[in-house]
Amino acid sequence: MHTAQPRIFVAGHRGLVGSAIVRALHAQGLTNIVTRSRAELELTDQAQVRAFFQSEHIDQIYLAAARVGGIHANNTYPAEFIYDNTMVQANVVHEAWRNGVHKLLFLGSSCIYPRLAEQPIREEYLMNGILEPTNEPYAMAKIAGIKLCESYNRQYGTDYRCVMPTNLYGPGDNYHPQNSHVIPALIRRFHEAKIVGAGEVVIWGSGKAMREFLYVDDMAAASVYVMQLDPASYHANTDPMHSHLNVGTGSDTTIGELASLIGKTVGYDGQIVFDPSKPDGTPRKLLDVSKLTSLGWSARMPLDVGLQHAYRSFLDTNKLY
Ligand SMILES: NC(=O)C1=CN([C@@H]2O[C@H](COP(=O)(O)OP(=O)(O)OC[C@H]3O[C@@H](n4cnc5c(N)ncnc54)[C@H](OP(=O)(O)O)[C@@H]3O)[C@@H](O)[C@H]2O)C=CC1
Ligand SMILES: C[C@H]1O[C@H](OP(=O)(O)OP(=O)(O)OC[C@H]2O[C@@H](n3cnc4c(=O)[nH]c(N)nc43)[C@H](O)[C@@H]2O)[C@@H](O)[C@@H](O)C1=O
Repeated sequence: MHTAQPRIFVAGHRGLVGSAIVRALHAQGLTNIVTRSRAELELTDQAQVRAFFQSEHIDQIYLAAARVGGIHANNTYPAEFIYDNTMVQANVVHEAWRNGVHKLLFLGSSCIYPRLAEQPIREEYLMNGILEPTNEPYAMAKIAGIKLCESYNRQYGTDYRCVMPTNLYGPGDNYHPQNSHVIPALIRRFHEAKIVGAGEVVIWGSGKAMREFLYVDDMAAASVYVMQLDPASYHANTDPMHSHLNVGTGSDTTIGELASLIGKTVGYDGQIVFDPSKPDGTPRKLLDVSKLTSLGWSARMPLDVGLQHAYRSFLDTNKLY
């Protein structure tokens, strides 16, 4: 029964974050959830998005649909990353407003911040320096997404909220050998090396870059928490021109340390070597999560335990055991 439950559209429900958000909503007993695969609803197509919102009464939207990928994918397909993400967010935000959807949660990314921002990075550091070249187009789209939400809130009185996730991982990740993020890429590479008995595993870059990693079910919990905050609490802790909230663990690690931890998790005992011909990207992007902490939410999953869950999920999904 869906009596008195808000009708919730989870855009991108088959992805890493979208699928975790559906799990988190179900765990709360919220079952009045609307989903559409990309084949059913192409979000870059304004006419399809308009028809969807005109035919479906929606109360809340989690916008977890986007063109997403790691450093190589961002660096290789910049036009797709800026076009797809700009179109998806513009269509969903505009048609949500046109059809009276009052609440929306937009997922941005930690890569919106300047390449050499002071660490840890506070929300107000947005746009006070040049961006990381390897993912600038994607970052520009995400910054526009924040400004879309803020502008509709200021002009039309909507309650569109923005969260900026750090690097994410966990069940439902993308394991593409080239286009994925570092954790799924290395889980797959270490696993395959273990199976064939390879003597070494190559890690991209110097291994000195630092990253913060948040388990996706923590990200989903944070997304639901922020969406369900009463407006006074959310808007009291953000200002109309910096209305986004960082979401992370507050701690980071070098890629070299991460590689060793993934090798140990997978049970690989060969050599780890680094390929400095591959880009490191941003040297470091540790988020300051004090605003969200003060609002009552903190991450729970430790990286070592989260990696064990992620590896198990990889084995289950790929039926590799
Ligand atoms: N993963 C990470 O480390 C991080 C992710 N984020 C953000 O979190 C959000 C979710 O990312 P994540 O779950 O990792 O991404 P995924 O690639 O795992 O999932 C994205 C989902 O969006 C759908 N989608 C993409 N483009 C379209 C489109 N044009 N029309 C309809 N559906 C579309 C995909 O459908 P299909 O599978 O059919 O293509 C997929 O289900 C994104 O906004 C991303 O920018 C932010 C920081 C870090
Ligand atoms: C998540 C967030 O941030 C993303 O940028 P990123 O953090 O640089 O993404 P990444 O996970 O691909 O790389 C992290 C680090 O890891 C190193 N690295 C080593 N070996 C592999 C490897 O085999 N694959 C990958 N992908 N990286 C590797 C890699 O060289 C880099 O130093 C954006 O694309 C964007 O998606 C965004 O929103």
